[in-house]
Amino acid sequence: MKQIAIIGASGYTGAQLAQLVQNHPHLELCGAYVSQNSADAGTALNQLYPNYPKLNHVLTPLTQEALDDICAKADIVALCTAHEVSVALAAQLLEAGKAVFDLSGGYRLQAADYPQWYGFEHQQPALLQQACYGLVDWHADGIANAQLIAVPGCYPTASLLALKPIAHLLSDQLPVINAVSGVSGAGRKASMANAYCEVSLQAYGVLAHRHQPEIAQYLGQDVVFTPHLGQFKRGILATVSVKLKEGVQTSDVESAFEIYQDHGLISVNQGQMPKLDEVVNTPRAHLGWTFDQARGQLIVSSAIDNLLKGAASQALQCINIHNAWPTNLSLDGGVL
Ligand SMILES: NC(=O)C1=CN([C@@H]2O[C@H](COP(=O)(O)OP(=O)(O)OC[C@H]3O[C@@H](n4cnc5c(N)ncnc54)[C@H](OP(=O)(O)O)[C@@H]3O)[C@@H](O)[C@H]2O)C=CC1
Ligand SMILES: CC(=O)N[C@@H](CCC(=O)OP(=O)(O)O)C(=O)O
Repeated sequence: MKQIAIIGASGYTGAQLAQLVQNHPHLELCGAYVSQNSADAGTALNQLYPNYPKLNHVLTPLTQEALDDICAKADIVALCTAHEVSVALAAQLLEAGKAVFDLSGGYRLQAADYPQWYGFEHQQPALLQQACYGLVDWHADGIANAQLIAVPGCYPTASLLALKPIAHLLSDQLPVINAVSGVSGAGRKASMANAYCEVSLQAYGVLAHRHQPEIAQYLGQDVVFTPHLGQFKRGILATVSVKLKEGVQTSDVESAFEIYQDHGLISVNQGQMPKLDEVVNTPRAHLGWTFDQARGQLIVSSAIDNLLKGAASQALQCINIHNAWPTNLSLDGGVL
């Protein structure tokens, strides 16, 4: 058994990951942590989340003593914390020899990008060079070998799964991504923007969202990205419009998406667009595409659960790969 500690365990991604760990044959949750002054310290996870009744772990404040305890006990640490918190914690945990899986955006971009897109100077530029981007369906070799895995953002996961197979077929027109997320994407803490009576269906972060440079960096070309907040709890639907190079045939697009044929948790359908209900509460990604060959216009729609393939189940796939276990171990049984 490998011991895993989860920091930020009371949040939506942390609790979801704790629940996945509970069902994993080779992982044991050795600690569930919150901030030093958290209102939830001392509460059991299953009191906060009665839908996970077996999670009787008590939330522990992350004091220096608790950090020392993690360093003594854990093999693996998952950071389900805000970006700047993750940047600092990852450095200390790597120093102690832990394998670190960071669900925040703290280790996904270049150091020079952080002031503009995240509003802070990155304090660990050398570690950024060592981090592997944990897009499991594309970076398995890097994930196996790195000690620091930057688990991708939810919108970038949905968008990159749609775009990477066809990257070599794109014309010089920018891909346009329109994506809608459920409100859990914003995390558990209350805010006016996420209050029940305030949420409708609205674009936000227009031409200014930090996931635009993330998608562009790992696609290898610029994109136009517009996120929307929708009036539902979970799931992301990203619909991508691209113009392909002259002469590209429907069969070229078919061949490109065959890359996922052995990936188990990814389905690709020509002419049938996915809907969120197919993937919510599952670790799956469903893609659908339609190509107008005469105009070179391709539409790809990509659906995931933001807390699973967009966060916790992709993190678990990274942990599986890193430990040389089957990528989808304990995830391929269907609805979670
Ligand atoms: N929600 C989503 O769909 C996705 C989120 N992410 C990223 O994952 C990370 C977590 O997101 P999410 O679960 O939604 O966030 P939440 O706001 O739901 O949870 C954050 C967690 O971090 C804890 N925390 C806050 N400050 C500290 C600290 N200084 N030390 C230790 N623990 C702390 C919080 O508890 P407390 O405040 O009580 O201490 C809580 O447990 C974020 O970086 C987010 O951007 C990535 C992909 C998808
Ligand atoms: C609906 C909503 O607010 N979604 C979040 C994205 C959550 C996510 O993917 O988190 P990372 O910051 O780790 O990339 C947002 O737009 O900020």
